[in-house]
Amino acid sequence: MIEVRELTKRYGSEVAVDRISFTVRSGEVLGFLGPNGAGKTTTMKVITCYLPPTEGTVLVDGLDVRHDSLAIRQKIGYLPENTPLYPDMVTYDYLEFMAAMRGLDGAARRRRLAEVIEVCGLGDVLTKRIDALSKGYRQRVGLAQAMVHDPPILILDEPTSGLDPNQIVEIRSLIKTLGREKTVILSTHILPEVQASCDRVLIIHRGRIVADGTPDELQSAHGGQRILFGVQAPEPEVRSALERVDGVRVEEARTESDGTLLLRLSADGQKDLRPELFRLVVERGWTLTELHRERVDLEEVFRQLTMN
Ligand SMILES: Nc1ncnc2c1ncn2[C@@H]1O[C@H](COP(=O)(O)OP(=O)(O)OP(=O)(O)O)[C@@H](O)[C@H]1O
Repeated sequence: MIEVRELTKRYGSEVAVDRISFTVRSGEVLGFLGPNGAGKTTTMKVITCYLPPTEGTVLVDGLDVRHDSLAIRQKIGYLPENTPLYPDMVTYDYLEFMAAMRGLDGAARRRRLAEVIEVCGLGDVLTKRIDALSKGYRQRVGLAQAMVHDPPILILDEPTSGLDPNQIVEIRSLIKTLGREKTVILSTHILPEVQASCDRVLIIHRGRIVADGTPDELQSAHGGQRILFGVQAPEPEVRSALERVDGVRVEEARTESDGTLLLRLSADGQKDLRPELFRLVVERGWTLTELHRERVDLEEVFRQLTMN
């Protein structure tokens, strides 16, 4: 549905996006993740035809952003980072105006307005001025205007930024509902957002893609595991035995007041090392007091990939 090939975007001499390639399949909800200044907004602006690419190709449903801007805009609903609304307009009038701008009129316009008002939960605020709405409602109005022409693709730039925790939950569940019918690209630097809403994640850093996969795949490929291992045994003996367990590193060791040795171990990959550690304890006749495994979460994967 969307194909980005070797896209580069420069602002003067500054390279904001550097030869990135990815595709978004129809019906997919893709999370576009990256620290501030990574190039997320720039990429979205090129896909939505607000900015031309410096180099490379972007195809939307087979149409090229360089040549088919109008046709592409009809297929895309865009919610920019700072939703541009007309603050002194009443909600319904604003949505009606946006629908008219999109070429809808008569019964079709009324029907479509009723649908987006229902989906976005705007029934209670239709007669209120936009500047009197809470940020969460303004964001819903932004989503409603992005969807008014019923585009198959939605591009949402940081849709929950500045919202309170309740509003965040509401907007996320709205995005999930929309994702059942539409192809969605969602940019964010909030990790739970990606885990809550996205089928697939692209991590972008300094204008380049550093990871591409499902949240689970990224955790498996780039994460590892941590094991909390507590035994009653002499530390040198434990350390030397652990050296023979493949892939395990001792990150931290301390002895508790009751003589228990508490070790924080790390290991690459996802193979569960607990059975092996348990066998070691039995073989050596040590007393086991703790054996707990944690997967490295997406947050840590993100930090590792975007640290420098
Ligand atoms: N209009 C512009 N003129 C010059 N440089 C720009 C312009 N817009 C963005 N940049 C630069 O391009 C780089 C990428 O910015 P972009 O806004 O795409 O990142 P982002 O990932 O969306 O960041 P954020 O999460 O902060 O919105 C940054 O270094 C930014 O300063």
